[in-house]
Amino acid sequence: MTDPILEFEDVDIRYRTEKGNDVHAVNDASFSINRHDYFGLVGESGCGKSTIADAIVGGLDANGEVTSGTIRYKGEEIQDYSEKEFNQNVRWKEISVIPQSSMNSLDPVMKLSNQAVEMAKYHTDLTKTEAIDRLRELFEVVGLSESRIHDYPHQFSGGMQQRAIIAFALYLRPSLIIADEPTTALDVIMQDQIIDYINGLKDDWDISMLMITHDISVVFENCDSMAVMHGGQVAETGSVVDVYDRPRHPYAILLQNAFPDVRFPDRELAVIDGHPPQLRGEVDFCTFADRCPWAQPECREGAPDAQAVAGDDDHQAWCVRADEMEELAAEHLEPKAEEESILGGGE
Ligand SMILES: Nc1ncnc2c1ncn2[C@@H]1O[C@H](COP(=O)(O)OP(=O)(O)OP(=O)(O)O)[C@@H](O)[C@H]1O
Repeated sequence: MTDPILEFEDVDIRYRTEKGNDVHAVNDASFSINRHDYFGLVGESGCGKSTIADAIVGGLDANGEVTSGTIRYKGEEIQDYSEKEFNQNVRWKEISVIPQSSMNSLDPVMKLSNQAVEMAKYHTDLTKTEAIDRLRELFEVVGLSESRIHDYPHQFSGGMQQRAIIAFALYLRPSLIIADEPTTALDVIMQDQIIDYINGLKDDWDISMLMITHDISVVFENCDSMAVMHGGQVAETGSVVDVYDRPRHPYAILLQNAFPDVRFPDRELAVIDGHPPQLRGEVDFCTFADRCPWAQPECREGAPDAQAVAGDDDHQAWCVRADEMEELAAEHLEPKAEEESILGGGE
């Protein structure tokens, strides 16, 4: 039985612009994250991932707005919450964010211990000593020496700062953590370490995770379920097993061949030709149509509806040809069957 912690239902998000040529950044997006699940949101730059993350915590830019649809957190509609309601009821306490870079989220002129005390003062009844002790415990969780809790952020390397951010993200014991490209600013070794820390939390903490990335293999290796986005639309959603073994949206199919896969070290990485469209004005077409090898005229005559893949409502593809894709894309889908799976978290 599904037990959603966060539900996106037919959500549209717009950014107003001075010229009146609004950016329709997210269009009719639907997906749902179950309690205790790690959920991956994947897609290329500009497809709307951060906009979705910002909307969840009420952090859209001033010109951004959820113009229709519903965002439910633990069953409660939050899309129309005021700034005050988000601060009191949602941010940090319920949902915390690990941002792309720690630069903007740690106060550079305040010791980390004092930042913890401030956070505790605003949100909890902890004494100063208890507040610092809690940070000490969390430093241990993320592999930082507790002797560093009185340091300033600039005394830490990038990877250490990112781990400190994870400690702060856990500080108020939230139910959902949003990790928005949490390793982009780090070198490859640090990236692996941070992903390992995030992944390790799953065993010890009762949390759900929304992991945002452009790298589909990160999602396959670390998540339970996922959504693939393209050009402001959700293309496909389902368990990682479903999307990995039976992708049915052309973009999800081609994306798998565009990233390195340990099963096929010699495989040439495919390039997905073309660019996503500018999202100005009404998006009443499939935004992948111009790049899709299997597009037909009807793909440009209306935004696609969700199709349940093989009758499974938990696996959906927003493609008018979803039920033909197994046949149409056979050459892209074929090699998997005989090889070992790279799935990590979802099994
Ligand atoms: N404040 C804004 N005003 C106008 N357009 C915006 C604003 N913020 C974002 N956009 C546009 O909205 C679209 C979605 O942007 P968003 O940052 O959500 O994408 P993304 O998938 O998170 O990209 P990235 O991976 O590069 O962070 C893009 O076309 C972007 O240019």
